[in-house]
Amino acid sequence: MSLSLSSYPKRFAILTLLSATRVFFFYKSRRNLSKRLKSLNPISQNPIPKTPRGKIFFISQTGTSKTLAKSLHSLLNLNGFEFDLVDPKEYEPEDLHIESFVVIVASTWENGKPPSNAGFFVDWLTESADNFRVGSLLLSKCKFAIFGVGSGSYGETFNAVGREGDVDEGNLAEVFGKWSKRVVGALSSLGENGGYMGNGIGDGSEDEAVSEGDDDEEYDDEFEENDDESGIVDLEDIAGKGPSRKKGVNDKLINGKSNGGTVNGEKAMATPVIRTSLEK
Ligand SMILES: Cc1cc2nc3c(=O)[nH]c(=O)nc-3n(C[C@H](O)[C@H](O)[C@H](O)COP(=O)(O)O)c2cc1C
Repeated sequence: MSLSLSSYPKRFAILTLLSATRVFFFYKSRRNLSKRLKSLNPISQNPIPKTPRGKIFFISQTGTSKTLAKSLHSLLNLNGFEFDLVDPKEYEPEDLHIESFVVIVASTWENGKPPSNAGFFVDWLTESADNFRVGSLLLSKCKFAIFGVGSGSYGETFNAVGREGDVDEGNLAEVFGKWSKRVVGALSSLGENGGYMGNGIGDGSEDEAVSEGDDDEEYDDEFEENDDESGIVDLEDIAGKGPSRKKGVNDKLINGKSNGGTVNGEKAMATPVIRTSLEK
């Protein structure tokens, strides 16, 4: 026995056999592990194949909200929902009326104001929303969800831009992760109800995971929908008449004079939009 094992060819053959067996079992265990990990994530197993594109805006000064928005972007794409990650400073708010799905991840900055990358965007929204004729129809075709990032230590201005996350609690990623899953769930149920497929506009049925302006419901259901059908102002008419970053569009007439895109030396916000609505 010892004679035969000590011969080099036989030793070599046994070692080779042992190595091959080890490689085989290692390969099998890796495959089992990856199968188990996949089964732990049922959402990503069945991605919904067809979705209209939505927009995720990040309103961020030092990158926290941007990082969260990026992770949500990956999660939504992984689950088959096509969204663009958008810096609001690169976006013309007058185009909001054509969006079907908007997610905003927004930090609050000094004195309860939004970070500078969204100054124009937020002012535009605020002024338009404050106008009783424009406000209710501004996002009438759009489902939207907002996650706010702020610090409780700022008291009254805590999360003035949007609610939900408190950096002081030390669990921002966890809170955002849970909220993100609820967004995926809301989108999935819209898809199941036929409200998300095709043109991406919900049919307004009660089955949809959307609410209609009730403050309490807004944070139960991730996607808010403005369903006001009163039709006082046609946003199709307003589009292109408001302030714009697109070349030439900002040069509007205010009180009959060209403003060069500014009012009193400052960039015009929603004033022309509101003016248009009031003149109708
Ligand atoms: C100068 C400064 C002012 C802030 N003001 C507020 C505030 O008024 N309300 C609030 O909720 N959080 C406030 N915060 C906290 C920020 O919202 C928090 O740090 C957040 O993570 C920043 O997100 P960002 O990196 O996306 O800009 C402030 C932070 C700084 C540094």
